[in-house]
Amino acid sequence: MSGGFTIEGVSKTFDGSSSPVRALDDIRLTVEEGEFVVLLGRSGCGKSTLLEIMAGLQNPTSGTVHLGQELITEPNEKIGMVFQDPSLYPWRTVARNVELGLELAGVPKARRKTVAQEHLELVGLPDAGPKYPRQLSGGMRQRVGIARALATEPDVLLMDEPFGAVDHLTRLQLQRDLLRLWSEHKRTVVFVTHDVAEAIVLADRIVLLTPGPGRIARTWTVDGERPRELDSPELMALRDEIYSHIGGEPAEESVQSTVDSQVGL
Ligand SMILES: Nc1ncnc2c1ncn2[C@@H]1O[C@H](COP(=O)(O)OP(=O)(O)OP(=O)(O)O)[C@@H](O)[C@H]1O
Repeated sequence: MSGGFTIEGVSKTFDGSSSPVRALDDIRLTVEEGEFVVLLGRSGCGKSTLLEIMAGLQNPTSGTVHLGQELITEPNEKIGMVFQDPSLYPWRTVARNVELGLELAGVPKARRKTVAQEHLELVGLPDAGPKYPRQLSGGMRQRVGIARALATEPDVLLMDEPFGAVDHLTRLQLQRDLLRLWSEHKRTVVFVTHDVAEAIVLADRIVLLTPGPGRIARTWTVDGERPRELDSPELMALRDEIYSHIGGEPAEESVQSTVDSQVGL
């Protein structure tokens, strides 16, 4: 295994159309190997920017990211990425979409097929291989995106609002599935969401970012076995505390998802 992340003094300023945008300011964070960390915050607080810097897809204006001893400045095979839109190639079968990273890594065809099938089984889609993406539901496509990211066996999975575009019941199912995969394989996961309930259900540790410029406002360690009961007194108190730090009223969809999650879990 490659060790955890060490993020030291990471700042990022974009050239905005009228004035510079300070997306991140002096982010300092360590993520332990095997830890499940959720980056939580409202739109525009720099969550995606931070995740992309951790993935080596963007470089910081200043500061450094290390995975173990390795300085991250470009994409790395030890790091897998899952986005909100899985961006599957419509002309390739599901299996051949999952094989993509293996192809780039030069893995022979027979081995690619075996590994793709194993990973489709892992995400609960054993029969999807010969199908095309258009034949799958949004939730199934997102599972394929996860299978594709896991197929190259990265040590770390970086996930940017991966369940943001699926319906609510599917989202709850995908959360449960992700926790199962994580507990079986114990990869390091850094997961971006703006949904407080999702953060509480998933995280070992929640890192709250606030905007203007993006900074770490607070972190919380979440105790308790999974699956978690969101209506337990401890987790209700944590939810209220997080909202008090986010400031203002919870966004409509967050309230709804919290309620749904309480019902669903
Ligand atoms: N390429 C870019 N050029 C200019 N500004 C950018 C660029 N990418 C991000 N920003 C700005 O940086 C800030 C942080 O953006 P980022 O997408 O990281 O936030 P976020 O918390 O992930 O938001 P969301 O939840 O809406 O995806 C925002 O003000 C955004 O407009």
